[in-house]
Amino acid sequence: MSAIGKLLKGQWVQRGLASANCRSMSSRGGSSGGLRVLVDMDGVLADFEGGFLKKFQARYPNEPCISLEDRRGFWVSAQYGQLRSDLCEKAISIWESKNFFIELEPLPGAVEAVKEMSQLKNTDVFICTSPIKKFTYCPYEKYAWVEKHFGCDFLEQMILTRDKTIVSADLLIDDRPDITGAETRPSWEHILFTSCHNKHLTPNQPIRRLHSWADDWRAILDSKR
Ligand SMILES: Cc1cn([C@H]2C[C@H](O)[C@@H](COP(=O)(O)O)O2)c(=O)[nH]c1=O
Ligand SMILES: [Mg+2]
Repeated sequence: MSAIGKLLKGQWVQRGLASANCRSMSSRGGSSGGLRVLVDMDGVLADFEGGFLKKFQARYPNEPCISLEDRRGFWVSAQYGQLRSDLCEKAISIWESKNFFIELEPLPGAVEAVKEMSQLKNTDVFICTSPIKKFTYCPYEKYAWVEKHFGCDFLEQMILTRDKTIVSADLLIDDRPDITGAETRPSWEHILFTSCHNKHLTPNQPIRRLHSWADDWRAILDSKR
């Protein structure tokens, strides 16, 4: 059976019922015409690195792993592949598995900060996230994660794209240091969200950082108004 067939027969029908209360008209949506902020999901709202390590150790208890302290570089798969070539595929198998994305814990203060941000006057907040190409679970679970932690109205604010450069905004808060794509001059200023994999990095270009959600994200927004 095709992947779409399985989805229609299985998880979408079953889980769709759980989201029945999300079918009605949303009170969100539209635009204030004010400051537009894109907030990344993995590594900014959801603890991808912590969730990955926990599940990798559980599934492969006899394999070596990389502590969060020793993480370097955005791609987990690349660093595991350098450790031993077959570990690259094993790493990928973790986030391709059912329930990986939905079970990620929110990063400290993330949900509270983004809820507060979205209540600010003249401020439009969108969650902008790149799904993996193996689409069986990831896109569905990203929506389910936002519904779980922010409520169904916030689903209006979701942008799933593998190219964030073509999305227009004032700010993009993202833990990936190199964000490239079809648009060579994106409209947003990239604010680098500090993560275990990028904290040692000195980027070639000057870039502002948000060190955590306890950091002064309000000042960064105000600097763009
Ligand atoms: C570390 C790592 C991540 N990915 C995937 C997982 C996510 O779907 C995206 C990252 O999305 P973001 O919007 O840039 O946060 O990339 C991967 O495929 N391989 C990796 O090593
Ligand atoms: Mg990210």
